[in-house]
Amino acid sequence: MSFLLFEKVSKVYRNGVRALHEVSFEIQEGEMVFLIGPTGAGKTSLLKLVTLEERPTSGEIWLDGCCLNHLGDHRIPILRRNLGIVFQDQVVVPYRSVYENLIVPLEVLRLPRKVVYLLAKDILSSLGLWHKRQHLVSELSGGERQKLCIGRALIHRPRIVLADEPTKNLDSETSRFVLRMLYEYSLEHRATVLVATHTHRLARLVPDSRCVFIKEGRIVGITRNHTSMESKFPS
Ligand SMILES: Nc1ncnc2c1ncn2[C@@H]1O[C@H](COP(=O)(O)OP(=O)(O)OP(=O)(O)O)[C@@H](O)[C@H]1O
Repeated sequence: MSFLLFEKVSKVYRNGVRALHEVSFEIQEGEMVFLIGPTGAGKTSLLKLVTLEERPTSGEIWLDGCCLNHLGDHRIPILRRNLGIVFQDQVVVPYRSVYENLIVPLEVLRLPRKVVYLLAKDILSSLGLWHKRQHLVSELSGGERQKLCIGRALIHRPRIVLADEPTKNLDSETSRFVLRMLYEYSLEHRATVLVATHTHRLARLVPDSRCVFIKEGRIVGITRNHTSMESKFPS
């Protein structure tokens, strides 16, 4: 059974803009999929339908056997606990520390402090940011800040990760690092990862991932990448 399923989904905004036209595709559990298209193609609109920031005008969206169309607003916070979200307009609080920003998704889970500490240590160490845990976010470079956003999206071990241009404005080394992090998270936790991006370039680095091409709100092609992680991400 598909983990995420779009069935003839259309989205027309109040101003009349038709962002998505009868979009249909499916993603299996544990799969990494790139949604590739130019500016205005409808990528962010599609991701926002999964987070329920927006609702479809027609069609159905199913996540893990649950039809999101019928999910009441009161259940949205529960849905979001299973989502890791890396969005373009991501809010980090500049005058709070790296550690404080990182653990925000854990606050609602009311985990013991020791568990929070260990989860934070694990992820900040993987990101190479443990030594900066006490630094204010305003003291980080753009790349470090983006790594923090990735860490914050993964710290609560979500089953699905949605990333909108996660490598935007990053150099190629940091871009590879970020993609590798998402890929390894997906492998380790059997998480489903959906990455929206303008370019096919980075998608080709990730083995066994799929590319869904979108243009003017329509799916125009789906391909699979056959690459070896070792050849593309030398450690
Ligand atoms: N809240 C909104 N209200 C009205 N129109 C919107 C809204 N959000 C997006 N749109 C329009 O929907 C279309 C698709 O936009 P969307 O942001 O989904 O594209 P995108 O592929 O993510 O673009 P980019 O790569 O530039 O982020 C565009 O024409 C955009 O202007």
